[in-house]
Amino acid sequence: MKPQNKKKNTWDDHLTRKARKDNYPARSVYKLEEIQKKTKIIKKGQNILDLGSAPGSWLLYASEVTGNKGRVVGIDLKPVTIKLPAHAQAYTGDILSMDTELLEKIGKDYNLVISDMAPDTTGNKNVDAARSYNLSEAALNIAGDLLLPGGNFICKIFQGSDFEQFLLMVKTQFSKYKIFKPQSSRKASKEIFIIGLGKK
Ligand SMILES: C[S@@+](CC[C@H](N)C(=O)[O-])C[C@H]1O[C@@H](n2cnc3c(N)ncnc32)[C@H](O)[C@@H]1O
Repeated sequence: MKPQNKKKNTWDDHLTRKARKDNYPARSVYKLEEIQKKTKIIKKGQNILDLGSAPGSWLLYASEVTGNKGRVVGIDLKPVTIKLPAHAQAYTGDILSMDTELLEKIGKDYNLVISDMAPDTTGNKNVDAARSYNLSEAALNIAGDLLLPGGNFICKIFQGSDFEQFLLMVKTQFSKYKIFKPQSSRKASKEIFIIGLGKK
């Protein structure tokens, strides 16, 4: 094994072990925690929609920050099997083709929409970035429909040729935006987080 890989794996293992110790099902929780520490975007009592929520670490973390006066709703192709507090619900569904029944269950008037959605990766950077762009665009459309005016948006995207186009769309819908690369992202990963603040 090359020394660089060994270093990367040690860091990954550390975060995976830490997640297990902290009772989260995935290390991705530390990305949202970093965003939260920097921006304080999640507030007590908020309604939050979490797109691509399985295995459930963002859902659990967000529901801890909102407390039980808030409501946190997750959607994913896969079921979330961890135990969630009563004010958090997870639904199974495809963001790219949500039916009326699912839309009725999730409701509207959200303060924050968060998306950590990721496509199945192929190893081809262009294909993976294009699939990630499709998911991010769908997340932005959902945010446009379901956020309250002034609401906020956090969205993961793999940087590719459509990245600037996505930024432009976020700028159109939100008063301000930030770009964030968490320390806890795998260094080789093309993922980056766009934060839209203040839905117009
Ligand atoms: C990185 S994981 C999310 C991890 C989650 N934030 C957590 O902390 O536990 C990405 C998720 O996006 C979901 N996903 C991908 N495409 C989707 C789609 N079209 N609709 C719903 N979920 C999707 C995948 O099933 C996967 O569970």
